Amino acid sequence: MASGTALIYDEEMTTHKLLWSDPVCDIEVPERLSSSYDQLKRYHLVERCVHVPAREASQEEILLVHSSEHLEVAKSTQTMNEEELKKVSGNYDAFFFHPNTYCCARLAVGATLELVDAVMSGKVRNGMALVRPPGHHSQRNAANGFCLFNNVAIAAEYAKLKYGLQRILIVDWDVHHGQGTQYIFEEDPSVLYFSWHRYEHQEFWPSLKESDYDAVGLGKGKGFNINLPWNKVGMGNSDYLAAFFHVLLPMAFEFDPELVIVSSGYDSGIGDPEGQMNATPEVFAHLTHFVMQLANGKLCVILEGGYHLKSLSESVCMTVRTLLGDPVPQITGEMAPCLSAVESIQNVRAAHKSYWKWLMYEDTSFLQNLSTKSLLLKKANPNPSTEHESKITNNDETVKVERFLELHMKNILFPVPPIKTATTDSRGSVHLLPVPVHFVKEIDKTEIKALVSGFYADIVKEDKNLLSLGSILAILDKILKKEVCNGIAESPTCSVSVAVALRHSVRFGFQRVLCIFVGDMEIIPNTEDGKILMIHICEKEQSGKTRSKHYISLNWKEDAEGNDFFPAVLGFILPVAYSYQPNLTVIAVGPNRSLGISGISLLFSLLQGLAESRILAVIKDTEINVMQSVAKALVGASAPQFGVYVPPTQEKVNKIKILRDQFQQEWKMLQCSVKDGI
Ligand SMILES: NCCCNCCCCCS
Ligand SMILES: [Zn+2]
Repeated sequence: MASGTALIYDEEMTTHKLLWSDPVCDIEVPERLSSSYDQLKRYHLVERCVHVPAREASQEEILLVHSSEHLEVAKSTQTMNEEELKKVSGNYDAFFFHPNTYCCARLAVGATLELVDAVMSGKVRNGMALVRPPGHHSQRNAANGFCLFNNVAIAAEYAKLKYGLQRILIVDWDVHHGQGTQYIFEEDPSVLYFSWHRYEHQEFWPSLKESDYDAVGLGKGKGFNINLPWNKVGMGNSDYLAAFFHVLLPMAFEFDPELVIVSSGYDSGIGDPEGQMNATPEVFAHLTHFVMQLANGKLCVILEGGYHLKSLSESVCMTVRTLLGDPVPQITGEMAPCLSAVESIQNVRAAHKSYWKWLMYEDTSFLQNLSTKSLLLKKANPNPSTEHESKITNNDETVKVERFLELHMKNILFPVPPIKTATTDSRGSVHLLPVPVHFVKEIDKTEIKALVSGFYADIVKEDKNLLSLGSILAILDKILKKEVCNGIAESPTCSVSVAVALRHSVRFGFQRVLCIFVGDMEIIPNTEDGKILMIHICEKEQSGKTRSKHYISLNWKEDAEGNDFFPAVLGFILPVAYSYQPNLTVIAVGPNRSLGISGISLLFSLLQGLAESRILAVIKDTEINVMQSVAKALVGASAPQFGVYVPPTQEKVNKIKILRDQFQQEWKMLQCSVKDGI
């Protein structure tokens, strides 16, 4: 399994610059690249990456997407004087030429293709290319929106041609609609294009009707173009995460791409003059973490926009450290998407209902009145204020955001723990891993006896648990002290071990511990004080215990052939977990588990985005195979195998819907549809 993260940067690409005054284009400055690279160096991230040099793309590579006329125009600008450059620039919407533009644009394409080669050849697992000019607005025959050649579109065509790929996912988290990329692939079912963008009911640039949620693709490409318009500014972390849980990720896992390319624009981040959004840099660590779980981790992140230098460079660093496998920083802000975001999410899900199996049972009865309602909403307040109170006002915003980010990043960043995974020196299963794990000495019997009789006597009845309790508490201590990021232990009686671990964690000051228990759970810990949130995944209802905000039983028996657990994880467990914001996650696999190994590894992989990736795994000692795959997921040895995607049955979709309706007022990240008659 490939490992390592490529970083591609060439300072030649800083020579393209605006030679005259133009208030529209003057934000696309060379310092965007140099300040991002400098910040990567400051965080010692450059030295941890594999350096891959850029190269100039050949003409035939550019012709994979662009017309020869377009190429000729670009080529001809190299020898122009300023007046001629200004004239030819005037033929396009928001583009400027410099004598070096053509060379820089060829480097931007070449860097992108070099990254695709490095990933597809297995030289690295993933990587990022810091390029300019950006690409996602440029079209077959036109430059547009600071873009000359469509770097990402050329990369997708190149990958199809050179590696015979048939399913490529492009995720465009830039705050502008990559209409260029949409036009290029809108009839192509082999390229799934997802873009969210500031739209404001078509008020915001490029103000196209075809940027709305109902542009789903054309001909054979229907269903493979996903537009999520933001109709208000001020969108934040919770809106972005909700869009991933309830739109992008279910599509992406069903599509099952062989390669993921991100049009990684950071003008969707706080402080950006174009986006006017509120999302903070750590959100890009979460977004990156999610797309890393696809395509066996084969991920190419290509820079697009981002015009607030401090916000841009912090967000670039959040992206690269996640690509390197570092723990994902705790997300900040209230975990509740705003009404406008939920409306857009609901609309795009409805628009795609007939193209996706996971949406087959989606309730679209709202369509009758909602469309009029959103028009009413628009008429009601023609200048819609931001849904969220905007943290930063407009004037001298750059300085304010810089100060805000200085403070914000200080309490976000943490020293990366030296070792990723701890385990006790148990049977050989964990030893076989290709990467080092940290073995902790078990707590000796006398010590554990004293501890148990002191605090856990009511839970621990027999001595046979003492040995496994010793190892669990030893690992837990390492995690609590942040000496390791996660740990894995086996136990003959998972319920006892988990109950002790949960009480121990709360005693040691973890205010919110998320516990996911798969299988039969004899002891149900007390969750009244909200310091523990228990999600119990079992085949049938546990007798006597009623559901509550902090005790949710999810009855799920995985389909024999493959993995039908995606809707439960993406549509329910993740939204609840992110709403709760735990500072420790405990995942236990007990007897009679009703999930297959692929469903379990899906849980472990996606839940690493929480609690700064702190996870304690407690696995039934007879489940050797589970132990092995969980250990791989925790050390990040390989992108997890999630098994064959099986679309959910109506019964299972309804199960999720009922749970969502029951808990979406408490756990607001579950919201993905506007309650009728709001
Ligand atoms: N009124 C014209 C505004 C044009 N704005 C272009 C923004 C391009 C962003 C590339 S990511
Ligand atoms: Zn942009």
